Amino acid sequence: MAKTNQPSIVLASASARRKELLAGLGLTFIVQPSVASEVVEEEVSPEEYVTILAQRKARDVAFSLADNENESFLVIGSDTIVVLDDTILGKPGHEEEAFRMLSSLQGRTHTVYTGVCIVETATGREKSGYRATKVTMRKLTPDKIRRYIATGEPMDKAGAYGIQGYGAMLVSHLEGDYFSVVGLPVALVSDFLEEFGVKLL
Ligand SMILES: Cc1cn([C@H]2C[C@H](O)[C@@H](COP(=O)(O)OP(=O)(O)OP(=O)(O)O)O2)c(=O)[nH]c1=O
Repeated sequence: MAKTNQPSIVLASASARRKELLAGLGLTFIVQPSVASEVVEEEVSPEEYVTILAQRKARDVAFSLADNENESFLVIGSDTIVVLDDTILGKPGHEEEAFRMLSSLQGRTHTVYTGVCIVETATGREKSGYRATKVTMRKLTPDKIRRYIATGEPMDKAGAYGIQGYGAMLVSHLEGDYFSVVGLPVALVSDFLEEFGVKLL
């Protein structure tokens, strides 16, 4: 249900999953994907990596809204990566890369990091944070991996899988926030929104 007397909420994302998860909080919001670069040049930790990109996406869209002097927006940016050992896996560029990613993930435990940043355009105030979730993947044969890739599901997803889809069949165990793996740590976002004065419950 839409709430009244609240700042306009903007989701700075092209991800259908993030849109669905945010809509689950009963909020009315606008979607305006960020066009900011997703390249991080510096050597940073996974926590810093997702926080930097979430901030970049939220700030990029906040900047584009800055002309609306009479209206304040709360802009939400987010970024998800999969980390196996010390390697960051983003979205696969092609099917062979998806195959390599899934071959390295199968039978092992990796960590999914999702960063979130909310920028309030009227004040420039920001809140950022991240969630880390451990996911254990079942052992998969090369044939099974090929058949999973043939579903088309892996190509726009970090680590080349989607836990919310066919990928659910690849996962044996999860420790942490499921929603963060899908792309948005909903509870953390709700905490931040409440700190900005948005009434959710
Ligand atoms: C691990 C995992 C990732 N993902 C998705 C979430 C993100 O959409 C994507 C990681 O890419 P991101 O760069 O975080 O996001 P995006 O490019 O899809 O959208 P935007 O930058 O506009 O917000 O991987 C799943 O949907 N399920 C999963 O299980």
